[in-house]
Amino acid sequence: MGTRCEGLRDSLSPIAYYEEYSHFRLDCLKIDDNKELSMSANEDLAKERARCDFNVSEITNILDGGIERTKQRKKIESIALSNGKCCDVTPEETLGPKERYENAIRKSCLYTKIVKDQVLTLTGLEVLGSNSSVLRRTADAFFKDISPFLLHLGMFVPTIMGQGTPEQQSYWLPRALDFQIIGTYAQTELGHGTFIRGLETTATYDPDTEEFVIHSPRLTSYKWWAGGLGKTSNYCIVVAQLYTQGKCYGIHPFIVQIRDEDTHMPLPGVRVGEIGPRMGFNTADNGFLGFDHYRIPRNHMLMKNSQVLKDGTYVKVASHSKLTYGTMVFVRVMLVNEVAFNLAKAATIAVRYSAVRRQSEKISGEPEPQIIDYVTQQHKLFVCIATAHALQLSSNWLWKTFSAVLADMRGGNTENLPELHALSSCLKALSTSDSAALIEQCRLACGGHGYMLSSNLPLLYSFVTATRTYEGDYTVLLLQTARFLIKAWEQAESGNPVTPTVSYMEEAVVGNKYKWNGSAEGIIKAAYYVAAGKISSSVTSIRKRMKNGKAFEDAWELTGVQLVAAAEAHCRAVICDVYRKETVRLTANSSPNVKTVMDQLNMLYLSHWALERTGDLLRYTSTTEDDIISCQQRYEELLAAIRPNAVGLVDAFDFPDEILQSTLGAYDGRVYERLMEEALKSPLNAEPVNRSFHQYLKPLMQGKL
Ligand SMILES: CCCCCCCCCCCCCCCCCCCCC/C=C/C(=O)SCCNC(=O)CCNC(=O)[C@H](O)C(C)(C)COP(=O)(O)OP(=O)(O)OC[C@H]1O[C@@H](n2cnc3c(N)ncnc32)[C@H](O)[C@@H]1OP(=O)(O)O
Ligand SMILES: Cc1cc2nc3c(=O)[nH]c(=O)nc-3n(C[C@H](O)[C@H](O)[C@H](O)COP(=O)(O)OP(=O)(O)OC[C@H]3O[C@@H](n4cnc5c(N)ncnc54)[C@H](O)[C@@H]3O)c2cc1C
Repeated sequence: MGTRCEGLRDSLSPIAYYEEYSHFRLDCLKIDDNKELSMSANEDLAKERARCDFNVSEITNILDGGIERTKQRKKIESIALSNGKCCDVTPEETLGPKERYENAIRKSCLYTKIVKDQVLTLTGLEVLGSNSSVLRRTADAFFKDISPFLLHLGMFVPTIMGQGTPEQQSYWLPRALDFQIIGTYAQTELGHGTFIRGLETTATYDPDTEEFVIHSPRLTSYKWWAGGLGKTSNYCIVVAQLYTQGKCYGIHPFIVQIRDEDTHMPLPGVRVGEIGPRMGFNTADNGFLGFDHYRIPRNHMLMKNSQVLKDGTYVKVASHSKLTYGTMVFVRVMLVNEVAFNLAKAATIAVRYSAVRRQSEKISGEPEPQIIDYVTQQHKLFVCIATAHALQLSSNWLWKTFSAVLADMRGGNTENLPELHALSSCLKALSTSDSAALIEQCRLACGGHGYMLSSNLPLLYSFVTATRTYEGDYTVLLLQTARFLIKAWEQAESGNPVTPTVSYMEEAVVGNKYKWNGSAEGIIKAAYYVAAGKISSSVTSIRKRMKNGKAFEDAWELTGVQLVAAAEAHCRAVICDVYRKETVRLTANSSPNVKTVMDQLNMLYLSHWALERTGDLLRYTSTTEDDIISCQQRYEELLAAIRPNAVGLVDAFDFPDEILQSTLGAYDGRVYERLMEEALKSPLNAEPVNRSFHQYLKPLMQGKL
């Protein structure tokens, strides 16, 4: 058997090698009768499920948005998962970079075909609307890392929809949706990501040929980062500074073909490639792109918001100057849902593992407890479940707000755009930051095994931590929200009406201190008073600095730390408020035990954040030390109350094992068996002796090196 293992790698391609190797790996390690690898489900998990006192599917339905939506999701999932070919023969993380990418393309094409042939016939174009989150979720059964097609569906198609004229849409969308062309969104450059007015790629209109000349004048103007750009896409949205009739009109989106549709070779004047290994996203071929006086037809400028006529005349169509930023707002809204989903996965893995894992002794000589019975473990994990609920419900609410503002804008009314921008910015910032931190908390809660890639927690973290940066960095987006808050505060001070999400300012500007009461509504009100206090302090600091001679911009910059904290506090209050109201609304007709456990989770979230911000409560409200002590006591009671239902709560997220892709989190709790099964798939286990022994170790050990 040893001989078979040793010669194999040299004679087969890497993928074929792994496929072949997976059939005899157990032989190689001489665990050929599989005796130790029990197939029976873990008993502790079975007991946890038996003691759960609420109807799990009721909560699943609430999170899905109703029983019909659960049925629809399950139907789509079962179509995709029953295909079977989604599974990797060998774990994708053990492949080299090239094979990993090729495997990701293989799986993306397979999934696309399933969606086109089987799901679209079921849902029609609904697949782009309410079912897109189901498709996104189901895609995780195919990819542990990211599909190279994510940017095509996540940004290329939405930009055409949001920024193209009806004629442009009817030309490009059918081709894009049918995957006849694949695109991405190339905005960020080597030199600029945040400050998009500073982008350097130029698009200069030439009326003689009715073309734009796209050019990258220097290294820092090279596009950098776009997902799927390096190898996959043949088209992309390029965001460039528009010049016509000798004048610069700022950044605009263009559809640019970068590769031949038949040979896939980069077109003359286009320089494109992949940017190299990254912390995550390693199957998404993030790329670079430069242009050398590259010509595209005039009508490849996306012209819904502004146009360049044949003679070069620039015409502004849109009623708001920031509508070209629309795709970013859309993706920020989508990301809240995206990270809620990933956090729910991490919580499922860590809670199930914590019910299976036993460690240490609470009382000497007694059986080792399940680690979920340690109150410190409950403290780490239950807030993750609660936050996944808070973000899921906030994301639904944000989506409704987004849709309403979009409908207004279709009728020419952009009045509510600043509030939507402020909300989507801070919710994107906080949801991504919280989720990344809590996914890491889940990993740490799983001890050493959480560090295994096969747990899926490291990959979840590396994916989600990037969401804090892309589509607008955390700090930068909170500063955008702060601009809106400071203006709203000034309006409230002068007695003018303010928009709904900042209406709390009208009461707070008077200067009263809020008296704490430990009810849910009381904690939410206190959170709004903390936000108001921080906004007020920021305003005072800016004014003081200006009084001392600073220009507004300098005073703003010097107050940046306070402004970010104020925007964070505002957003936290909004999430607490929305989470509470939505919980009450959605459980109005639920069974009593579902109502109770959803309320407990909600109270846990509110108490958690009150305790995290005791300094702020003591400073900005009339909360006393005794109030904090009773809040702490309530929090600990909630941990104990939620404990028996913890596994039921994560089961309610209803992730099939294929989507979780975790040795620690599978439904049956066969943690140790799965860890060993995955270990045996490691390429290093394909041969009893690695060739480096003969090449280096043996000579070293025998003093012959
Ligand atoms: C079928 C098989 C396939 C398998 C796959 C399955 C998939 C299933 C399909 C479903 C798809 C689901 C998708 C889900 C997830 C998608 C993930 C996509 C992955 C994305 C990867 C990353 C992409 C990117 O990162 S793209 C690049 C993003 N870049 C940024 O975000 C840059 C950040 N910078 C900015 O936004 C701006 O520059 C800013 C705001 C910081 C400053 O802009 P400015 O012009 O300098 O403005 P400023 O002077 O500061 O302000 C002026 C004024 O304007 C207001 N303002 C600013 N922005 C906006 C705005 N967007 N809207 C409205 N108003 C805005 C600002 O507030 C100021 O107002 P005033 O204060 O009133 O003056
Ligand atoms: C995994 C991944 C995928 C991506 N995919 C795409 C893609 O598909 N298409 C695309 O176009 N782009 C993409 N990006 C790029 C992404 O949008 C940018 O990286 C992001 O917008 C941040 O910009 P930056 O890198 O220039 O950071 P910088 O702006 O340089 O930020 C660096 C630091 O400076 C701080 N800072 C910057 N400006 C200010 C300010 N005004 N006030 C205070 N602090 C400030 C930030 O807070 C941060 O701490 C991707 C990035 C990643 C990581």
